[in-house]
This record gives sequence, C-alpha cells and structure tokens, in this order.
Amino acid sequence: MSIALKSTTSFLNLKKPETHLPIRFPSYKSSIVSTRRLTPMATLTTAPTLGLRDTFSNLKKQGKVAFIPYITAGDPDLSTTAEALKVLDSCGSDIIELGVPYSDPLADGPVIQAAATRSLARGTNFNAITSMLKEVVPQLSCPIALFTYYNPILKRGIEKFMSTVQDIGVHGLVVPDVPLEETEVLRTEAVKHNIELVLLTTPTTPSERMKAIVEASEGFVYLVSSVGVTGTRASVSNRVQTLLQDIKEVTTKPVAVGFGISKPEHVKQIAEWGADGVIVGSAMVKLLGEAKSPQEGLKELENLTKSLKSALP
Ligand SMILES: O=P(O)(O)OC[C@@H](O)[C@@H](O)c1c[nH]c2ccccc12
Repeated sequence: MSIALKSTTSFLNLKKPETHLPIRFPSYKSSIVSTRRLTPMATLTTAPTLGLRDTFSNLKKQGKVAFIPYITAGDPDLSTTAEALKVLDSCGSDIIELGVPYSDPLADGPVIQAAATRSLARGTNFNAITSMLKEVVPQLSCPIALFTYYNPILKRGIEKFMSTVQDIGVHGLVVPDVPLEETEVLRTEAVKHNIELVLLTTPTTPSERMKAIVEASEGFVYLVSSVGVTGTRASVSNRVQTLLQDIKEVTTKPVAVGFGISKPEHVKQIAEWGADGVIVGSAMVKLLGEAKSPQEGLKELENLTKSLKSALP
C-alpha cells in the first residue's frame, strides 16, 4: 500500500496523502537535554567493534553472508531491548539494526507500526535509547546501525544527532525517508563523525537513481526486496536476483536484502542469489512485542535467530 507524496520522493518513494494542514511532526519528550560530557574519555570513546564495511569484508573473506536483524527500541521495554541486543549478538548476528520508534512510520507495516506505538506509549524517547546503548554497546561484538526516520534527526539538529550517535559507539545509520537530494548534508556530518550512512534502493528505483544511491551509500547498500511496506511475505520475489545483479554490475560495495524475509528458505535463497547480507525485521519484532512475557519473547528471538543464521553460509 503506498500513498502519493507531492514533493520530494525518498528512496522508498514514500508518499503522503495530499493535505493542506502542516504535517504534524512528533517531538521526543526529552526528559533531559543530553549534553556531551567533554571529559577526555568521552572525546576518546571509540567503539571496540568493527564498522559495517569492515564487518562485511571480514565475512566475505570467510565466504559468509551477514545476518542482520532489526528490532524496535523500547518494545516491549528498553531493558528487554538491552537483553535482546545481547541475545542477537550472542546468537551470531553480524550487524543489528535498532529502530528509533516514530509516530509516523510511513514505510512500516502493521507489525513494526504497532511496536513503535507500544514503545512510544511507554514513553520511550531518543535520550533513553542512547543512555541504554551507552551501557550495552561496549558489551556487544557486532556493530549497531541505528534506524530512524528523518524528522527526529532534523528536530535534534543533524550535527548534534551525529555526535550523540558517535559518542555511544554506534557505527551505522539508516534513514529510509531522507530524499536522495538531501543526503549530502547527512553524509557530510556522518562522515565527520565516523558513521556509515546506509542508503536504500528499491525494485522501482530507476537505474540512474540506483547508481547514485549506490555510489553515495556507506557501509552497505540496502536493497528493498519488494514494493510496499515492511512485513513478512510468504516468499521472496525472484526479482531480487536480477536486482542484485544490476547493483553488482555498478558497485563492489556489499548489498544486503530486506523486506519480507522470515524463514530459513528465504535467507538461503537470497544468499544463493549473491546477497552479502539478509535483513529480518518484522518476524523478530513480532516475537518480542507479542510474547506473553519478555523472557518468552527473548527465548523465541534466540530460536528464530539461530534457525535463520544456520541457513546462511
Ligand atoms: O520487516 P521486514 O519485512 O523484515 O523488513 C526489514 C525491516 O523491518 C527493517 O529493515 C526496517 C524497519 N523499518 C523500515 C522502514 C523502511 C525500510 C526498512 C525498514
């Protein structure tokens, strides 16, 4: 389902209903104004893990394909998110996408939309997420890619957002609704703060635009497998094979495929088509957010991660 956007289009060609009302931008209730403690340690903090690009190149040398789960921060709560990050890491995830919940997640299907709503209803905000990550990231062996819509970045200020993300040791950033024409500003600040800004290309992205996206993407290229919003699908479209070939004709950068993936046969097929990574979100989010208890959700997350990871080379 997609609705037509009047002005710029983002990677996912997100479209909004025509409206004459100013689009309501939600604001994060920031309980505290986060200020960087300019102690020597804070300025020298560097994450012990490899970045996204180096993670992929290590895996390639071993003939492996990256397993990249996505979960929504604060669903069912932030302490469970902290535990989930450790479970995903210990079960062999190579990169973890952590979503910042947002009230207008245009590219998300019902599962992730519901997760964002639950998380925001609990009062999750950006400062609480970064405080949690400051504690947890040093305990992880795989890098984190923060996943957020564009508006929360703009509201905080791009430079401030990037320096906060760098301070907590996060390596990557995925912003699905930033228009390609506006990525230059984001990229400049991301590079300054040693953050890899991952861009997305879709099955409907024109060839020339795909080449520009691939050229500008850092860390890896996110290939969206199907049109529409996030959410598990019964099968993976065969088009992914040709889309991967088209991208690999124009770049040597790693390409990870997301949208709809939830079963071992899905990840196996995508790896056989030559992907460097597979991204699984809704299937993970559903387990965590809809379990009878956080402990049960974490156990099911562990089981699904192990079964998907074992289907990959
Ligand atoms: O949920 P899926 O169908 O497994 O797709 C991955 C997806 O969840 C994750 O990468 C993601 C979450 N929200 C997004 C919005 C746009 C693009 C990608 C995403």
